[in-house]
Amino acid sequence: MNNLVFQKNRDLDLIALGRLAVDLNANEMGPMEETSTFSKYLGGSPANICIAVSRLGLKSGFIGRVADDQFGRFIINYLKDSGIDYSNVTVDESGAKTGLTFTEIKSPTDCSILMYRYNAVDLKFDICDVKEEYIKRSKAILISGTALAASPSREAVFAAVELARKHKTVVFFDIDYRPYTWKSVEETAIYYSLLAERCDVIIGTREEFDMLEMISDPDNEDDDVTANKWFDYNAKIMVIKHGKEGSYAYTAEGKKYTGAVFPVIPVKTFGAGDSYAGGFIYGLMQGYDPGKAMELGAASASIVVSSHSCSDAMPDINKIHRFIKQYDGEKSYDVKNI
Ligand SMILES: Nc1ncnc2c1ncn2[C@@H]1O[C@H](COP(=O)(O)OP(=O)(O)OP(=O)(O)O)[C@@H](O)[C@H]1O
Ligand SMILES: O=C(O)C[C@@H](O)[C@H](O)C(=O)CO
Repeated sequence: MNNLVFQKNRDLDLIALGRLAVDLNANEMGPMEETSTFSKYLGGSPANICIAVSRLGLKSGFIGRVADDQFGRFIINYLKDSGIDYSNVTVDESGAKTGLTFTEIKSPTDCSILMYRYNAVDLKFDICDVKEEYIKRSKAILISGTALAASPSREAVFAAVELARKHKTVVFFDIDYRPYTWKSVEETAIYYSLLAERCDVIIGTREEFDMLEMISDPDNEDDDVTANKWFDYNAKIMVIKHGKEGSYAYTAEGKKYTGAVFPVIPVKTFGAGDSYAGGFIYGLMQGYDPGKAMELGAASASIVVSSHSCSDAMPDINKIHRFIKQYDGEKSYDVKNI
């Protein structure tokens, strides 16, 4: 059990908002100056998470914009083929372009991403694209932080969150800090904090929370302090991720969970956060406690970092259970009152 209340009689489980993009992952290992071919996958952190929960069996939708070009059509077709409702994905006519993420795999543990986001179409979705009738159809919405980086996307996100709260739709906030999209870290901290105050579940790395708290509590690096700060607002569950060291989840009722980790030899390091979020959200929406949900997230992350792609590699629930079984069955996760 967990402390989230998902409304019944909703035909969608999760609506994700914001970035629909394209990943172009290098096929050769080494510096991108020397690689020559790339594999194309659906990309964009909220899109990856939406794919993840859909592949796990949740009914999902998306609010966002795509470019009126081949990449836009690729994205729409991918959502359609994945069974994701795309009725609220708008084809933008402004000439804005699909965000591209080129990924460099110098070694399995030394990877970096190069983002082309000039005039990115995902930041063009606006308040008119956010329909109250659509939001009220869903048990939860997912906000990915980069959507706060510029207007009109920024205002659209705040409008969606207000409509979600009005209809008791749970709000998940995956911080997903991507520096190249923002003017300054101070601006980021302000908008992320304003949003975090309104969300039910906040997921981020230690570094992302450090950035988020840089104005209000610049010296804090303590996870327990961070978690308790947001329970003073609307948060019910907080998750703080620490890479392959694992993660911690906290509940407003004072429980702290130490997440399982499934060590693997990675193909590439990125994609862990989106796959972890997908498994975690799925677990909470099944009614599991945060520890069990974290286990699904961690297993999903290990599977995805062992793969070349992010979206394509998102596992179904059977694959996750088979994977966990390799590690001598259910991983125990530590839980204690703090
Ligand atoms: N190399 C790894 N091996 C096994 N599990 C991992 C690895 N990296 C991450 N994980 C799992 O995935 C979770 C999320 O990863 P991380 O903390 O790196 O988030 P992130 O920085 O948002 O990910 P990303 O690199 O995709 O942006 C971790 O808490 C851990 O459970
Ligand atoms: O969020 C992005 O635009 C990049 C992702 O699509 C990419 O798969 C990644 O970096 C996941 O962590």
